[in-house]
Amino acid sequence: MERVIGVIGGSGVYQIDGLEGAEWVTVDTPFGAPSDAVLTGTLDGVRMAFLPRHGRGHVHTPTTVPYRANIAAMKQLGVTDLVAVSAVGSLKEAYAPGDFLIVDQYIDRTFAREKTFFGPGLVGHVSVAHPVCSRLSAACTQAARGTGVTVHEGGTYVAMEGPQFSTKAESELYRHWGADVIGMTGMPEAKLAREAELCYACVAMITDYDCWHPEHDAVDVAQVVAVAQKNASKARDLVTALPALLKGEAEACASGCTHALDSAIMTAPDGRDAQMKEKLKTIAGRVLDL
Ligand SMILES: CSC[C@H]1O[C@H](OP(=O)(O)O)[C@H](O)[C@@H]1O
Ligand SMILES: Nc1ncnc2[nH]cnc12
Repeated sequence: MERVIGVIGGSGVYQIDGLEGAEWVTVDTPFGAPSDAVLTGTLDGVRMAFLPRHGRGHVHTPTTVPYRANIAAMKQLGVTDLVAVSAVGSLKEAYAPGDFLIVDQYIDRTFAREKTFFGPGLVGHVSVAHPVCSRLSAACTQAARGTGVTVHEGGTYVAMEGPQFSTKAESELYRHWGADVIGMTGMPEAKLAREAELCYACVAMITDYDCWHPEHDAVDVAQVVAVAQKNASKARDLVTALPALLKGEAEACASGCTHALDSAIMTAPDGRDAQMKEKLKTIAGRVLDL
């Protein structure tokens, strides 16, 4: 299968540079329109697809980002490897603003979002015990190190609903839980990527110390934007380095990402809703009796 690298850019990362044959394409999905058109092209001979999570001009709130449509659009474009870039607050002294952290676990505290492609008439349950692809995460670590930023390999991302930042008590609670960074968009994006059998990794760009740090002011947007803009070029350099690291055909993922649906569908074949099956054709067609 041809490898196609998808990138979802977060706050401060609304485009990538250097794509050959760059073109913004409009994609429609059975789950609605994605956040924006998708920038497609090739880099080092590898097809790329870039989507700004909040749309150009930052128009979607963390709650209204069309997560399902975004993942479905990537799947429809043939993406095999999906890298998410996200601005996050740090919950630990050692993780400083300006550093990058490659996420390997999540705590999902979001509550006002569509979190699954499945539904009545077609019920499915995937495992997210290991929510990211270890191979793609390792490539992101290597690419990030090449940009000269300080990179932390592995860490737990708390996904909060937002859009307000945390209270100090919440921030302390998450620290007590042992979480490393906090953001508003990591979930359900990672869960949906797993349902879509995409290899997924998350590059968290640390922009602030949230509000727990006694020697730093509580986070505000100006601070996030200033650090995110400073780091955006590093994030773009990281993305540019990925094709060389991932070159070659996409194979069955050793972490199991590409087979997440093997035993996930609960609804008996004769009980499956025809419309739901049609709707899920791109996401789950591999395991549906279509
Ligand atoms: C601009 S501050 C809060 C905002 O930034 C992060 O977005 P993203 O993950 O898309 O980089 C955070 O999750 C909030 O949505
Ligand atoms: N402190 C913080 N909390 C939630 N989302 C963020 N995005 C960037 N910094 C954040």
